[in-house]
Amino acid sequence: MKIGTVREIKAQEFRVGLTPGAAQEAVAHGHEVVVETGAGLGAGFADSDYTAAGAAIVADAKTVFETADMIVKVKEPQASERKMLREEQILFTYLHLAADEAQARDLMDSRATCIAYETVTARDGTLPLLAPMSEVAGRLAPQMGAWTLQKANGGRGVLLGGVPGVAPAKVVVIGGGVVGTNAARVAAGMGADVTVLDRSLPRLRYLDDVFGGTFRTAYSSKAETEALVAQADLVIGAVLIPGAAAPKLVTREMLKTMKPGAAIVDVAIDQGGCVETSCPTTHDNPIFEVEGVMHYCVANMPGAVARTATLALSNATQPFMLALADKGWERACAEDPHLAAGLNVHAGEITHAAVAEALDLPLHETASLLHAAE
Ligand SMILES: NC(=O)C1=CN([C@@H]2O[C@H](COP(=O)(O)OP(=O)(O)OC[C@H]3O[C@@H](n4cnc5c(N)ncnc54)[C@H](O)[C@@H]3O)[C@@H](O)[C@H]2O)C=CC1
Ligand SMILES: CC(=O)C(=O)O
Ligand SMILES: [Mg+2]
Repeated sequence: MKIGTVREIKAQEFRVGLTPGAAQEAVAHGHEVVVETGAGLGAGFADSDYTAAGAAIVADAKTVFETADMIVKVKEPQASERKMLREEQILFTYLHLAADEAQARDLMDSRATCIAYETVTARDGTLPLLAPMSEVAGRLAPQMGAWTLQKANGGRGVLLGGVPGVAPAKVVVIGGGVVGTNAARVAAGMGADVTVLDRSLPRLRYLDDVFGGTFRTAYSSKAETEALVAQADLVIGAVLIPGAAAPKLVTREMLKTMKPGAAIVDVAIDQGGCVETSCPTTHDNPIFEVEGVMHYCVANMPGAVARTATLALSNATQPFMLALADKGWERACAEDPHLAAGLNVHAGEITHAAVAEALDLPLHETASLLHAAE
């Protein structure tokens, strides 16, 4: 198979879909790899690193899209990239379609087979291709929240850790999964007073067992959320219902009860955000104010630490990328239901139930495709 990767063109996105190490593995498996010139530079990989790994460098994205059987990327394809996708081509990347109907319709029009990192599953029900970026975004969230709270950025001028004699900031993390746990750990490590809300009792038990002395847990009811948000200096949104649009757990009415200059980092923004007033921002212009509360809603936070994030993402995607290349998508998905859970669009139809439901589009059952492929 010919595997291609391109330079990411989303604003301030410096990650790359294939590292030279992953390219080398693909070549060792007998595949060809084509890389757009400069694709790895933002993550610290030169073209010469890719040629040393056995890949070919080409002049532009158009050549990669024209020649590759599978495109491996990081972010959802932008409008200009969607026009270059072809029928029978595999696209393997983050898609986040539940909150992006325009993209979903373009991917359907392309008739390509689109496998979303964020809905590939693991045996224990976790999301192995989302987890590494959730670890990164979770650890970044208190850092970005601390910055947003600074006076010059419109924040209330509160230091997360406080100082002797002055209380630390109150941080409320909504969702205690991978993003939430990493965010809570780092915020607590910075000295903040942290509470994590989740609606899963087993998850709250786990967090209490492991981090009981480090941060508190609370059940995510409306009343508890209202009370904690009203007192918070920083709210971190970290909920997920896989494939679906995020539930709006913080309403505009709740913002009116918050302290002026309090901050929200809505990490769940790539699934539409869990705060009613959130809308996606970019690293170029990351914050805005609503009802006196500063919002940070960057949908590709790990792009800020492109090298760490690229290496972490590649560690996770590589085995799936190799399975797709070695076996073709039909056999790879037929043999691995967890990879098959990543199928979001195929031959003009939505193939993921939560995406179909979120966008109110018809669902084509994956099982029928894989059965046909056996
Ligand atoms: N903005 C960015 O750059 C990035 C965003 N993300 C996003 O962050 C979000 C969280 O991802 P993960 O932590 O990996 O997911 P996860 O599945 O590990 O955790 C989600 C948690 O939310 C909880 N939850 C669900 N409904 C809830 C409710 N009503 N109240 C409280 N908790 C609730 C679940 O029980 C679970 O513990 C996702 O939308 C993901 O796409 C992830 C990485 C980067
Ligand atoms: C998960 C995701 O959307 C990102 O890393 O950008
Ligand atoms: Mg994202």
